[in-house]
Amino acid sequence: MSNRAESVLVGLIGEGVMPSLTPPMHEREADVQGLRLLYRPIDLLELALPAAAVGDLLTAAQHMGFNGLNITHPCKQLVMKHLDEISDDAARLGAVNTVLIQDGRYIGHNTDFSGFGSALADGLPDAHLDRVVQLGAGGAGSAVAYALLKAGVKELDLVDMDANRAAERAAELGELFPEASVTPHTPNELAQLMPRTDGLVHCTPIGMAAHPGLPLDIELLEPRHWVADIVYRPIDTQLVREARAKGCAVLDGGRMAVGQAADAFQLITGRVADRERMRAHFLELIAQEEAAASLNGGTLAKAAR
Ligand SMILES: NC(=O)c1ccc[n+]([C@@H]2O[C@H](COP(=O)([O-])OP(=O)(O)OC[C@H]3O[C@@H](n4cnc5c(N)ncnc54)[C@H](O)[C@@H]3O)[C@@H](O)[C@H]2O)c1
Ligand SMILES: O=C(O)[C@]1(O)C[C@@H](O)[C@@H](O)[C@H](O)C1
Repeated sequence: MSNRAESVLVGLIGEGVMPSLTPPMHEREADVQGLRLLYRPIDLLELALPAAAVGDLLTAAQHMGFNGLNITHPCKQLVMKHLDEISDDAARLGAVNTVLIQDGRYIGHNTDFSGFGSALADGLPDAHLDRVVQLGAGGAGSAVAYALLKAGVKELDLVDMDANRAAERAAELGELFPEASVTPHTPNELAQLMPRTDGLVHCTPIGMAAHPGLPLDIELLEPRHWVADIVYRPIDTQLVREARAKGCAVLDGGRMAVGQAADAFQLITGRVADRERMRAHFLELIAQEEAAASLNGGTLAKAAR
C-alpha cells in the first residue's frame, strides 16, 4: 500500500487511447528512476462516455488518488472549465493536455507545445526560423504553431485545406504574437511559398498508415529546407524518407510524442525524464508495432495518433 506522496498514479482521458504509447513511456522512465508509477488509459469509447464526462472523471480521479492526468481528443478544450488554475501558455493556447491533482485542486498545463518546442531545439538545433511553412492547422497543429512562434519564427505561413480554419488560427495566433506575421493559405499556394521558406512543418494526417502518401509535391522541397513531421505511425513517413533522401535536415514525429510525455512526466512526478532514454524506448515500441503490422499484412495497429 502507498499514498499519493509515495507512489504516482496517472491516467490518460480521451477517445481511442488504448494504443497510446504515452503510458508505457512514463512507466518505463519511472521504473528506471526507481519510482513506483502506474499509468492507465481511460478510454471514453470503451466506457461509452461522452466527452462532456471529463469533469466527472476528474472528480473520480481525485477521489481515487490519482496524481495527474493527460487529456487528449476530444477533451483538451472541454476540460478547461473544470480546472482551478491554468498555466499562462495553456490558457493562451486554449488547450490543456496535462492536469495535476494537488491538494484537491486541478492545475492545467500544455506539454504538446512545449514538447514540440524542445523536440525542435534538440533535433534541429541549427534550423533557421525566420520563415516557416506549416501544413495543417488542426488540434496538434495549433500547439505546434504556438511553439514555432514562441521559438522566434518571424513569418509563419499556415496552410490548410480548410481555408476557414487556417484563417481563424492565423488570426488567433497573430493576436497572441503581434511581433510575428501569421498568414493563412490553402495548399494550392505551396508552389509560391516553398521557395521563400526556411523550413516545413507537417501537421496533417497524410503519411499515417491509414492515410499514406505525401502532403505536398516533393519537387517543392529543396536540400536547404529543414523538415519536421509530427506523424509518427509509421516513424519514417514518406515525407521523412523523401526529405532525407534530398539531403534535408529532418525531425520525425516521434520527437514531439516523446517531448510531450517527458514534460508531463516532469510536471506530474517532479523528476526530470531522460529524453534520449525515453526516445530509445519509444522507438523500440514503434519498431515492435511495425513488425507486428508487417506480419499482419502491412496494417499498423488501429492507432489513432
Ligand atoms: N507527434 C505527436 O505527438 C502527435 C500528436 C498529435 C497528433 N499527431 C499527428 O498529427 C496529425 C494531425 O493531428 P491533429 O490532431 O492536428 O488533427 P486534426 O484533424 O485536428 O487536424 C488536421 C488538419 O489537417 C488539415 N488537412 C488534412 N489534409 C490536408 C491536406 N492534404 N493539406 C492541407 N491540410 C490538410 C485538416 O483540414 C485539419 O485542419 C495526426 O494525424 C497525427 O498523426 C502527432
Ligand atoms: O500519446 C497519446 O496518446 C496522447 O494522447 C497524444 C497527445 O494528445 C498528448 O497531448 C497526450 O498527452 C498523449
